[in-house]
Order: sequence, then C-alpha cells, then structure tokens
Amino acid sequence: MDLNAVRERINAIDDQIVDLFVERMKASADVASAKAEKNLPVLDLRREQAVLEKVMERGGEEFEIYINKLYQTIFDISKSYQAGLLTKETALSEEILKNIADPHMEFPRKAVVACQGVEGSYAARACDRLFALPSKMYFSNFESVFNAVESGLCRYGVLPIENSSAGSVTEVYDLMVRHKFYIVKSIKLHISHALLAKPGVKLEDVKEVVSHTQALQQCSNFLKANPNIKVTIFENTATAAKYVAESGRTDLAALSSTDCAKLYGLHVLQDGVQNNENNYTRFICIAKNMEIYAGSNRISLMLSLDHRPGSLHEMIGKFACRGINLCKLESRPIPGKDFEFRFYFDLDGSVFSPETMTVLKDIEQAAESLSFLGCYSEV
Ligand SMILES: C=C(O[C@@H]1C=C(C(=O)O)C=C[C@H]1O)C(=O)O
Repeated sequence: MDLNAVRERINAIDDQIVDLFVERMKASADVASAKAEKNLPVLDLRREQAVLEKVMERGGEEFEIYINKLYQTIFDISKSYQAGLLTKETALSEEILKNIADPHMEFPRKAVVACQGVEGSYAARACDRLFALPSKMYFSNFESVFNAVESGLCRYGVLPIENSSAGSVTEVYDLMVRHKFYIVKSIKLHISHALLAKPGVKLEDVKEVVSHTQALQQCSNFLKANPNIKVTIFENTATAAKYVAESGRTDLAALSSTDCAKLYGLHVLQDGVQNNENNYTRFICIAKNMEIYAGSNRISLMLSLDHRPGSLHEMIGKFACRGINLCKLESRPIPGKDFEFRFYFDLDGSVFSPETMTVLKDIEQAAESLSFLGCYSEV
C-alpha cells in the first residue's frame, strides 16, 4: 500500500471532520443560548446517553469502544465551550468579584495568628516567615486553630497541609468540612527533624521517642532501625520537646527541631533524622473572610460529586479543556457514606483570569456541592 496515498485520504477525512466539528460546536452554541433562555444547566446526561447509544450503534461493534471515548471527549469540549458562552454571574463569582475589587490591598505585616503547639513549633516558624510582626497565640490542636479564626479571636491561623514524603495531613483536610474559612496564603518550609534529649543522655540510653505522627512517619527509617525504642504520639513536635525537657527522664527523646533544642535546653543526639533530606511541609494561612491579594496564582476547591461513573473524569475534563493545571487532588471518605468521597482540588489558576472564572462557574453548576477555599500565592 502506498503510504503517501493513504495519508492523502486521511488528510481529506480530517478536513471533513474539522468542518463538521466546527458545525457541531456552532450548534452547541445555539443549545447554550436556548438553555440560557430557559435557565437550564449545561449538563444534560440523558441527552448525552441518547447521543452515545445512537453513535455507537452507527459505528458498529468493532469501533464502539473508540466511539464511546471520542464522544466523551466531544461532550467535554462542547460543555466547556457552552460554559464559556454563558456569561451570567453566579453567587460564587459575584462574591469573588466583590473581593478582588481592591487590587492594591496588601497582605498585613502584623496580625494575631493562631498556631498549633507551643513556642518553637514548625507552624510558628511558618508564621514568622509569613508575617513580619505576628502576635502568636498557641492552641493544643488543629480544631482549636480553626475555631480561633472562625470566632474572630485570631485574624489568621497557620496549619500544616501536606508533606513531601508523608503526604497529606488528613486531619486538617477532614476539619475543613466542618469549618468556614478561606486560604489566603501558603508557605513551603524545609523540615529537618533532630533527636533531642536532656544533656548527658546518649543515643543508647533512649528507650522512648515522642513526637507528632507526621514527624514519626517522616523518620520511619530511623525508628525501624531502632526497634527497641518505644514510640509515643504527641500532638506537636514542639510540645514533645517541651515534655522531654520537663520530664527529668534520661531514657526519653523527642523528634523535633533544632530550634526547640535551643528553646528548651535539650541536646541534639542526631540531626537530619528524616528519611529524606528533601523534606518539605506546606502550611496554609487561613482567615475568616475571603482575602485575595494581587499575584494570587493558586486556587483550592472542595467538591462533592454525584456518585456515578465518570463524574470525577468530567470535572477533571473541565480543567483539561481550558489548559488549567491541577497541582493536587486529595480525596477523603465522607463519614456515614459507603465509600463515597469528598475531593480537594488545588489548581494553578487565578480568579483574575476570566478563563479560570469560566471553569469555576461551570464546576459550580456541575458539582453536587462546591466550596471555594481561596485563591492565594505560595511564599
Ligand atoms: C449540546 C448539549 O449540551 C451538552 C452537550 C451535549 C453534546 O455535546 O452533545 C449533550 C448534552 C449536554 O450535556 C445538549 O444539551 O444538547
């Protein structure tokens, strides 16, 4: 067979496909106008199912799986196009527009900030990097940080969200559902854990190690190599260091920071105990109200979707169609439901971009529920 001749045939077919595709998109635009008049949503699953059945039958058994795939993509593109044509504002887009009205608003240098743990915690370090002059208030757990912000006791709160080796801080994700807040900044910190004990204690004396679960996970290789050391979970790495300092025990150590060694008068038995030197934790800074600063380029969303095949694929398709990069996708089980999940998306996108706003409005319509968790920049 002559390769060039077949390719000529393909070129001619592509011309027809493109012409028909453009015609189909124009028809889709007309559908969008008709829907706007009747206040109908873009998505019509029944119609999609009817179209699918018809085209799959037409293509025949050999090609039906390919036709199915092709039409899923055509539907995604068609819906993304329709969403872009519907310019009506939604409750969410109105709220966002209201909050970006002042582009000169600057992130404050001073504020009362809620941090989990005690002095010397990694959250406190993150707070010092975020604010020039923070007044830190310490709380014993993550939920109290959310409460302090929600009640107005503190203007901001700093919480760890994910670690490059141990993954997401799922406790914080699970608390997000129960609290009203917005992410206004985030920060990535290099984390190095040290084994701290009272002066004079040697590594071989240590029978028990105390620390936060995340730090223990990040130092799992050290703990496996020392199976005789008992592990005890603490709410915070700095709280663990303080506990060791106040305990008077010579068989106890904490996995914590070298800052805490200085702060609590402890001795560094071993530094850089974490499995990976490349160990980073991202912290979010939350506020009660939506605050969007110039240069914000990351968006966090919390979604629940219809429990049916393809609903997640559909959402992801909306970002793909407009070239928006998804930088994180986390799923957490919905308590009381049988393996149904809530999804958390982080996007490289900004509410200052009309393209991104179109996708947000589209998602708002298509998702079972959508919470906009903020648009911010990472320090
Ligand atoms: C075009 C329409 O809108 C959407 C896109 C469809 C398509 O491209 O065929 C089908 C159903 C809807 O989800 C429509 O409702 O007909």
